[in-house]
Amino acid sequence: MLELDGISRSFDGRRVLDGISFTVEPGRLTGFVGSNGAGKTTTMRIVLGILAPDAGTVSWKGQPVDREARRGFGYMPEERGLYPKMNPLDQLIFLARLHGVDAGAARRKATDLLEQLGLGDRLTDKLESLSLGNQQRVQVAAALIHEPALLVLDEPFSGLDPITVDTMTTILRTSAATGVPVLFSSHQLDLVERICDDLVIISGGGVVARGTVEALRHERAGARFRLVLGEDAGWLRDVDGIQVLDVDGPKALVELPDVSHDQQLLSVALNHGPVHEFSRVIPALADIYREVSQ
Ligand SMILES: Nc1ncnc2c1ncn2[C@@H]1O[C@H](COP(=O)(O)OP(=O)(O)OP(=O)(O)O)[C@@H](O)[C@H]1O
Repeated sequence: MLELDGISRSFDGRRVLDGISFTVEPGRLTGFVGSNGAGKTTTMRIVLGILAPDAGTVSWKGQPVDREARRGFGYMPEERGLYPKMNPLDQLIFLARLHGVDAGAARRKATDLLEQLGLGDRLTDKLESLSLGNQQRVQVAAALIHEPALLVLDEPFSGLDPITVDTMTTILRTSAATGVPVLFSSHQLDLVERICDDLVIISGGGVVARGTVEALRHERAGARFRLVLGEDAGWLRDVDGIQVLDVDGPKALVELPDVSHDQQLLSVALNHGPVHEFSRVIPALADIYREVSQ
């Protein structure tokens, strides 16, 4: 497990991270979310040892992370950083060799990995001649070539079409299924909501929400209910003790003083006429994000 505890970092006297703490659990995809400039890349660079924190610790398997542990981490940086004139196969062989893999094994591993990622017919094309999505696959391959114990990816989904998003998701899930903790940043909240197991939201230098997406959504669900009746729902405005937020013909959105009042409201509505829909409104990740990032 990767653990960040009280990480702070300033640039030119301006505090960007102010006591960031969270964990990335084995076998789980952890989405890392925050607005532009919130400090996601800075946090990831600190995990990788590219930047030092001013305060706080990064631990791996319960020990402060050191050079040796970091050699086992896989990182896909935001600025990407492969050689545009080199082909994917040679780049991956080079990276595998840097990790001490012998020449024959490096070639086999690089070929296998690129084939798994659907790039079997592009092995010897220059990187710059590949589409953005295919270049991104090579970037992930570069992070995976040494079979990392931890995977950290800075916006791996940016600029990808829906099919390539699915391929990328499968790649990350396959890694996580082998027990690897996976941390990835993204601005695509619908995608994060769909694929991640755990979520960390940072804002104003700190962690403002963390946990499973389901738990966060349910924790923040208030006593708001949506009704679809058989007739105009305007009469709900005359019911004591409820706040009607919106009425649109037979549809209404109401807020109860407490969630436990739901059955009372349902029976009042049923006494009045047919009820086609009665459901509690559970906020989407985008709503939670807006709420905690203000
Ligand atoms: N080396 C640096 N020198 C000075 N300021 C820096 C440096 N690196 C990051 N910053 C500043 O720290 C803040 C956080 O940047 P960071 O790149 O970590 O944010 P981010 O959450 O990854 O943003 P984005 O979503 O836009 O990629 C920004 O204001 C940035 O300008």
